[in-house]
Amino acid sequence: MTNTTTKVAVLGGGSFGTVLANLVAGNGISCALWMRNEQRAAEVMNSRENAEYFPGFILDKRLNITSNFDEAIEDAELIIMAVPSSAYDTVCSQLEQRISRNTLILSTAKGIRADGFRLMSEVIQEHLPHNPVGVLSGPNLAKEIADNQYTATLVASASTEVVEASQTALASPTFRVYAGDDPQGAELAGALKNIYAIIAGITGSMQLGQNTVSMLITRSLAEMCRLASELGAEPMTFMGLAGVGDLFVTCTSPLSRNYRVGQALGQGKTLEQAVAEIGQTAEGVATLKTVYDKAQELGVRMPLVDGLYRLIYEHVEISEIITSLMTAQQATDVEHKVKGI
Ligand SMILES: NC(=O)C1=CN([C@@H]2O[C@H](COP(=O)(O)OP(=O)(O)OC[C@H]3O[C@@H](n4cnc5c(N)ncnc54)[C@H](O)[C@@H]3O)[C@@H](O)[C@H]2O)C=CC1
Ligand SMILES: O=C(CO)COP(=O)(O)O
Repeated sequence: MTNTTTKVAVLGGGSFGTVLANLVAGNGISCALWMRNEQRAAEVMNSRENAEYFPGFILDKRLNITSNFDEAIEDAELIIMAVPSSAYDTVCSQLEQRISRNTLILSTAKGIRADGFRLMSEVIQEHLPHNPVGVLSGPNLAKEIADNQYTATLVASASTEVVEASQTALASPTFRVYAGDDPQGAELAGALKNIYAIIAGITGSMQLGQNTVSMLITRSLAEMCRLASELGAEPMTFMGLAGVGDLFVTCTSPLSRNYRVGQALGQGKTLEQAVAEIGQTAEGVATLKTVYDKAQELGVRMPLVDGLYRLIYEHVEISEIITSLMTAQQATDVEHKVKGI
């Protein structure tokens, strides 16, 4: 896609899809936002407001909102996937036989499919093996993007076409799009940080100090890097926007749904109550179990993941988990250090 870009389709009309589609339309590029619910799509199209997610946020008048899948993707040069990871198989299979091999795909979901530990780009490639794919990941709270807060993101892909098309479609004076070449690292970082955001929400509800928050973020980063480097990703990706950038924002902001799940857990609510209360996607809940199982399988040390797993699934007291995190045998050799940082 060049500056003569003709059309972009955004699939998924929740919080992230809505703000991304609005950015594209704001750049004067023809954009269709696909929502599966016909009545909702019509309401948003008529009112120019996605009131369920962003009451008062008026959408660009050029944005087309439709529940007609074929209409949305027709002639799109770039398709932006903005449904939760649990919906990727369904939506990708809808794209099969409907798009050309040249259509570029950008994945934005921050999850991992439990079956086979599949990253979202892998799910896309299974359904659409010939299409160039990229991933977008970074500190991107949708509400802040809607509010035009200065924001940066990373688009990582083996395809320069996908990177350039995404930059053309999304970059604006308030939204900066960096290029990366480690999609696996960017995707892993985006998915893993959600687990630590839940833990940060729990500690937030306990009103612990800034030393504690800082320790949590740093230890989280080390764990993420350990698993990712074991899986073949580049540890330095975790020093950038998709790693420490996104980890910081979701571990410190109640705008993060994963953080809010943690806050609710910290207030003594059950996981089911916490998820129901948020009412939106919190990928970290499913990712926790997927990552816990993978770490066990690979023998990767992830004490924070273990701790959250024990809290949620084995109902171990939080005080006991904190004690074990603070008093575990200290490594004195370099074996436990993360390669590359
Ligand atoms: N909201 C945010 O700030 C950010 C979200 N993300 C990621 O974006 C992905 C999407 O999340 P959000 O938009 O935030 O979630 P959301 O909960 O706000 O919206 C999800 C939307 O997807 C729709 N959906 C679910 N299953 C579907 C299906 N089978 N077919 C069509 N539509 C379906 C829902 O109806 C809903 O409108 C997640 O993986 C999230 O981690 C990434 C960066 C920022
Ligand atoms: O990924 C996000 C910000 O970068 C959004 O986080 P939540 O999914 O926890 O709201």
